[in-house]
Amino acid sequence: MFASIPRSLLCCTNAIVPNRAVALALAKCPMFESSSIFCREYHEVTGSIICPNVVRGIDHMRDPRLNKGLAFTLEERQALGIHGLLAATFKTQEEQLYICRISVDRYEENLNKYLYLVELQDRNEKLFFRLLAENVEKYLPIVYTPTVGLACQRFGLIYRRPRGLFITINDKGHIFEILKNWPEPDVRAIVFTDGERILGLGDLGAYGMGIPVGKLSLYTALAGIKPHQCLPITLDVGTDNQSLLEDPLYIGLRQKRTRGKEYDEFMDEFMEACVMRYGQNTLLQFEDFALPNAGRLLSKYRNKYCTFNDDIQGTASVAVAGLMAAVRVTKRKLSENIYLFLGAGSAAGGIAELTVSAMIHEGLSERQARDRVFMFDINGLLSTRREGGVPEHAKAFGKDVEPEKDFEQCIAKIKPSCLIGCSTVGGAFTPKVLQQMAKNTERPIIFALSNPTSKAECTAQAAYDNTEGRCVFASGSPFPPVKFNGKEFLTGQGNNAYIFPGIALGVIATATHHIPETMFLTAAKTLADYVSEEDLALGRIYPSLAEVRDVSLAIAVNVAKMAYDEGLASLYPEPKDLAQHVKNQMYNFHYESAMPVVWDWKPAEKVNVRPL
Ligand SMILES: NC(=O)C1=CN([C@@H]2O[C@H](COP(=O)(O)OP(=O)(O)OC[C@H]3O[C@@H](n4cnc5c(N)ncnc54)[C@H](OP(=O)(O)O)[C@@H]3O)[C@@H](O)[C@H]2O)C=CC1
Ligand SMILES: CC(=O)C(=O)O
Ligand SMILES: [Mg+2]
Repeated sequence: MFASIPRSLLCCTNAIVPNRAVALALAKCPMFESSSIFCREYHEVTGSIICPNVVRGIDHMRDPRLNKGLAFTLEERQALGIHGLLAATFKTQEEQLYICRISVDRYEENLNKYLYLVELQDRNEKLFFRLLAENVEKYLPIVYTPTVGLACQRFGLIYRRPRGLFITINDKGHIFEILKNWPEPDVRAIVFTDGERILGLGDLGAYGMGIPVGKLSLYTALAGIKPHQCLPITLDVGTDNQSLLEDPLYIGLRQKRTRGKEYDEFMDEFMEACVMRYGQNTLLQFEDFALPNAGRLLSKYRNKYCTFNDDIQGTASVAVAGLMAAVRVTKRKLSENIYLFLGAGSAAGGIAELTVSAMIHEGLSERQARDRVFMFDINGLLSTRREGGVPEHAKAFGKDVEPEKDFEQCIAKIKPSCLIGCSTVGGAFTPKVLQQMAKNTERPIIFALSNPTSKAECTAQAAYDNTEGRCVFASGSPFPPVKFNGKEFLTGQGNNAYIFPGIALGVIATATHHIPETMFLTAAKTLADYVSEEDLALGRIYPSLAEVRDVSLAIAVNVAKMAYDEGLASLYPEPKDLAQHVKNQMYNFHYESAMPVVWDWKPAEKVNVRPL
């Protein structure tokens, strides 16, 4: 019935419509979503849709979705009954952004900057997201790695206004009821963690909540997914971190982690409850689960739910994109590299598998591709001859070679051309390791992907200094520009933030019900195509973060195409112009009028909305 509903109408609090039938239909239409206002009535006399719970007075200003601060016009102030509650000045959103930038800059400590931004999000959502979206390079390191890691470590101290849901093991049997307590009915994406492997910082239990909150703020800032469609969740099953159990500030369950059958039942119930509450297409993103659960749960749920594990698949995609772009510098195809991973966990496993797929695309057999990938974990090279053998999760990359426990020796023996760090061990790429990489090949690829910065296997500067400036470098957390031989280089951030927002937008926009591995290869190719000659000349194999929103949109459109090509989308009929359709779904960072809107209603030709 409604092919196109004007944006102004979607966002207004009152709307003038032609008749009751239209009003009722609109009230049920999920596209007609005004901030936190859901319940609507048609007013016969005025012909308007009245939102009985329209927030007026001071409560309108206290709602971060609706608040505009000094940007409320005089008319709005009068209509909303907030005249006099604000200083006399009127400011534009641009003027407010300027003040925000100055305010953040005044703080010297990054944690204080983080707190300012959290407070801004709680006060004025549009201002927060526009600030972040328009200044990604500047604020990504605050709301995301590395500062978010520090925020998680201090979560007990900085915990003020809760955001998201905490579901504990004690809620087993009642998870659906807890989900019902979340006030938003139209959730499309849930990012959740059980806090056991927060970045490279280990088990932070309920303090890990900073991660799903941070990831979801990137859903909106980098891909325009509407904030009310995003739900961060911490699954609190206890913690095995003794210092947290003894921390008087700790906010989670003060007990050891539940494992085994009870944990699995809890996870099963959680996944089912999400779908029961929000629908089969709800995107469920696993984040920062520890190795014993990450891969196992992905295999268990990937064909049953619309789900992915960002640490495995998102990371794989961004790393493979980097490898694809690096081909233009090294002049070696992916299938011509020898890969050595430091760390053989979730991230390493994911990257290795997707790299194998990419090498198969280049013409290698699976065996030939796997033979080019070596891994080294805490017990040394993954050799089938080593004591204890190769761990089950990395069996596919075990090699029938002499065991080797010395990493530097290993590099000299295997002579990798590409070294990928996913070990959580800061500084593990020592000068000797890097120098050996420079001996192995003319243009060695060095990825120090562990987060946060303190866990990076080496700094960007160390990589350049120890390879005579010949390396192709990327890191999970950002590094300042490198100075080498009087020239300045900007190295790229090999972080899944380039991938997961775009994948999520494409999936949500098409109501895709499953996310196949090939989508991550598509995303990788899309990202690699965005890397310009200028980027490469500057030293980076990723586009600048200033472009990440364009990248997310391009990934979303390609993912959406793939969803239709492979029969994974459940939004029908397929939109004629997919790119425009995806754009239409995106959040508007700019303020919109709170005044009633008169809608010039025309009957539509087609139904094009998700059924309730
Ligand atoms: N840049 C990005 O976008 C992303 C970065 N990451 C980062 O990658 C890191 C790893 O994450 P993830 O794979 O999920 O973690 P896992 O815990 O799954 O894997 C860590 C791996 O490192 C190994 N390891 C630990 N200590 C050593 C050591 N001293 N020497 C060699 N290997 C060691 C572990 O071996 P063992 O199991 O035997 O202890 C394990 O194989 C984290 O720091 C995370 O922040 C993760 C996702 C995305
Ligand atoms: C980036 C990310 O997902 C991680 O470090 O875990
Ligand atoms: Mg992660």
